[in-house]
Amino acid sequence: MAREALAIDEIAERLADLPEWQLSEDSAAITKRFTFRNFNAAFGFMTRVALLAEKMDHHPDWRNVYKLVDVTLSTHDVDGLTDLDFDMAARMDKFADN
Ligand SMILES: C[C@H](O)[C@H](O)[C@H]1CNC2=NC(N)=NC(=O)C2=N1
Repeated sequence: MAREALAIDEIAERLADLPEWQLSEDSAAITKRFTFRNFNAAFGFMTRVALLAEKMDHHPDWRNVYKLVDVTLSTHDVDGLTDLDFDMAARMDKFADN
C-alpha cells in the first residue's frame, strides 16, 4: 500500500483540477474548508466520506464545527502527497456538491 510521494510538479498538475484545495506550506498536505447548510448536512458528508475512507484505507484529518468541515489530506506513510489524496479530494468535492 506504500505509494510514492508525488513530486512538486505532479502536485501542481493535480491541484489544477482542484481549484478550491490549497497546498500546505511544507507541500505535504492539501486542505479545504467545506461549508454546509447545517450540522446535519455536514455530518452526512462526513459519514459518506468515512465509508469511502475505509474502502480506500485512506483517512482524512478533519475538524467539524457545526456546519463547517476543515479537511487536511496527506499520506502519513510517506509523509507527503500521493494519488490517494487527490483521488479522495475529488471524491469529497463530488459528495459535497448538492
Ligand atoms: C496500515 C494502513 O494501511 C495505513 O496505516 C493507512 C491507513 N490510512 C491512512 N490514511 C492516510 N491519510 N495516510 C496513510 O498513510 C494511511 N495509512
